[in-house]
Amino acid sequence: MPLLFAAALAGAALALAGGEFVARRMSDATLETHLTEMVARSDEIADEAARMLVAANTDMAATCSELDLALLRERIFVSRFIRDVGRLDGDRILCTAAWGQLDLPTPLDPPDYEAPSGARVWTASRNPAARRITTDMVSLGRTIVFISDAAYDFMRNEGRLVFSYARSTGRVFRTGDGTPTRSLNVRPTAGGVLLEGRVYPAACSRRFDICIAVASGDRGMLGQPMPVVAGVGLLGALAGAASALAMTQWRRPGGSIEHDLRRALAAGRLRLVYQPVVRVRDGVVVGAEGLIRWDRPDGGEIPPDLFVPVAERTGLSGELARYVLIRALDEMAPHLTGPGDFRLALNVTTMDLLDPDIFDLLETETRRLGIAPERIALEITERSTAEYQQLAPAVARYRHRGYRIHIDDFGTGYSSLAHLGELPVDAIKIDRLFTRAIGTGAISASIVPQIFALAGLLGAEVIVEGIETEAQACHLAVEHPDALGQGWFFGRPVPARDFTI
Ligand SMILES: Nc1nc2c(ncn2[C@@H]2O[C@@H]3COP(=O)(O)O[C@H]4[C@@H](O)[C@H](n5cnc6c(=O)[nH]c(N)nc65)O[C@@H]4COP(=O)(O)O[C@H]3[C@H]2O)c(=O)[nH]1
Repeated sequence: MPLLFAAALAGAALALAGGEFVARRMSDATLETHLTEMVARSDEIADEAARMLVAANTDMAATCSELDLALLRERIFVSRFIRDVGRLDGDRILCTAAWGQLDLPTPLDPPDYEAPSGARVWTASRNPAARRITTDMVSLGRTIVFISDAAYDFMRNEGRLVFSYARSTGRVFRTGDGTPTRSLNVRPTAGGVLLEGRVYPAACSRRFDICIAVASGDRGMLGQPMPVVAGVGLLGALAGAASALAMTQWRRPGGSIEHDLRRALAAGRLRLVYQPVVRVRDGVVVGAEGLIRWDRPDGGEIPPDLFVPVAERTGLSGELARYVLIRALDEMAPHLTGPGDFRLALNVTTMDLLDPDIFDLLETETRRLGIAPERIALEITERSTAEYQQLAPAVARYRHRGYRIHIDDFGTGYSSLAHLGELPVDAIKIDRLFTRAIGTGAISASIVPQIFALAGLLGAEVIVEGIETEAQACHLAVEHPDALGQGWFFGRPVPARDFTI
């Protein structure tokens, strides 16, 4: 209890001190420039959405026909901020470029905001066609666009509150820290806008009904209205107490996923499974991807999507990567040293790739086992390539030694195309989001062939992920005979002992 109390006090003090520091950080002049820059960025996003809506509304192809979907795919392929575009029948989504024709028209919730132009806006909503993705959506007429969540990174990395709102209604659209905005409204006042008793300097777009406001430093945190100071202090106290609780929990055996993961790694309880990678035209197995598995004592599995991010957050990523490297190379050595050029792909995080110890370990292990570096591929997600300047030297070092670098989940990030040329890679893996759309639209004119064309220019192979049906496999075999593929249709991930070539 005393620990909790002390942590809460320390948290409150830290939050207030931090608030004071951040609040005083910027002078009015820099603040104004900064606001103008943020408005310009928000304009770019709105502009791209508006242009895409207007252009897509004038497409002549029948709604959701093959040609229509193909044209929509071309549009998202060249856009910076739009992740997907779809067709509506009233309040229901019929099809989208990424998902093709939906099995059932998907209803939309009532919009958060309707612009005078007739555009309707949904902020930070679950994408109705792919609920794991959070997105802003804007519709006009029969078209709806889905904005990449990463487009708003500029509001997030501020260290102080930034939010956007509609000039006409004062309705808050989005906050940089993810605070729910449903009931937030601002009122114009001298020096900016008033939100919950506090004045925020703001700047508005000249073209769209959008303004951006940001917490300024002019009055300092302790000069703010009492409820705000008390709120920040209370939040800090809660955060302090929560951290103390979390630390207690962490120390309690079996108390946290991080603790359990650490123990499972130390005890060698994680295992690997291998999914075949095949040449699509004849189904010949050319390699495998190693995927980590963590079994629960009750027989279930903890999905890697859950514990890999925990490993990354808690500094266990390197340990996990070392574990995977040692075990996977050892288990697959018979295939990797045999005739032919069977290859093994392993997932690594950006941190792992930048860690020289991982490089050294890979060198030691491949030498020990007699595996040629060309047989090993490291896969990094497309999203991480946004840090390409930092990654480039490490990627070059691996490739120079002969190891292969693959870009995973291609199509789900947002920096992709611009940076690909600057980060040479050996293969691009098309995310299964796009594979699902294969055969549902006019694929000959869609995004998939364009990725192939781009890969051809860059001299990279293409691996298509998530092939589940014969139709998808046949389509690829005909259209892209050199493609490599991976998916349940060709084979589920299995332990090394059950893996056959
Ligand atoms: N619906 C569908 N899914 C298919 C199909 N074929 C394969 N999959 C699944 O798709 C995922 C492909 O791996 P990923 O994109 O690298 O995505 C991986 C990867 O990002 C991460 N991960 C897995 N193993 C490791 C690892 O050893 N280290 C690191 N850092 N991350 C890993 O966790 C993610 C999820 O892994 P898994 O759950 O094993 O999920 C795997 C695989 O089981 C298909 O036809 N249909």
